Amino acid sequence: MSIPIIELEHVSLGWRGKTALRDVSLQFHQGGLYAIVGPNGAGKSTLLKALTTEIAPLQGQVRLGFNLQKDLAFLPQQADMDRSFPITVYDLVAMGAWPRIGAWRKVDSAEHKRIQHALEKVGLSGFAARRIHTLSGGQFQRALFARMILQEAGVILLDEPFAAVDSDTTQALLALILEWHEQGRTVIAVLHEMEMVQKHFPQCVLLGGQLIAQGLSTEILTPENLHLARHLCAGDF
Ligand SMILES: Nc1ncnc2c1ncn2[C@@H]1O[C@H](COP(=O)(O)OP(=O)(O)OP(=O)(O)O)[C@@H](O)[C@H]1O
Repeated sequence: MSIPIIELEHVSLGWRGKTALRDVSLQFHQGGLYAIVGPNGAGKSTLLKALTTEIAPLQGQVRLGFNLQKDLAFLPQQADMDRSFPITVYDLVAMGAWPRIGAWRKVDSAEHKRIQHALEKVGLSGFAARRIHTLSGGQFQRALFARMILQEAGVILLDEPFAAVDSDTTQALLALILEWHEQGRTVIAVLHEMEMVQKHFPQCVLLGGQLIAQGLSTEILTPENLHLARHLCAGDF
């Protein structure tokens, strides 16, 4: 875990000229399993959007040591996703292969097998022909994880992957995240589930409109640090 794959140097981020996250310097290392935590409005999603380059820093530098097109998988918050378009679960999952096979090319039999395997893995074997707007929130999240299986990205960014999913789905998706980590991928997830962070996410970044602490989850999630984060951005976890 020694090569920094993402580096932020004195980065400030914001929206319409208003700063949401001030002067953050930190590194994410290749193969690390990171949780980003903090109260509502702390700047967690804003940070992820800077890592995808959806937003540019107001100040400072973000350095990415991977290929954005081929090696990044990003799961936005479900609330930010439009799923009214009439595609099937199969097509959604197949999109994960696009960086490899090219958009709109028909999948070959090897890709077809991989799609079926991914659907099995997330417990959606019988759902291939379903239109995505007919899925529950948890089923849709499972389908998005199946798409990420197809992507085979080295860097995986997840924004609140367990929001609005039941405990069975949470366990299934957590198992996949842990598997990706074991395979040596870098996983960075915005999470509100503090017990899960303490138990399963070795590394943690605590935000509160600025960087409050970064390091081992077991060490930095102290009552004092959590209080400071709450105090600085007047939000709740
Ligand atoms: N698209 C946007 N346009 C304008 N302001 C935004 C936008 N997205 C976020 N903000 C503002 O940036 C600040 C940080 O928001 P962000 O969504 O990053 O917080 P968060 O830590 O992810 O919170 P939550 O846990 O509630 O999702 C907030 O003040 C928010 O209002």
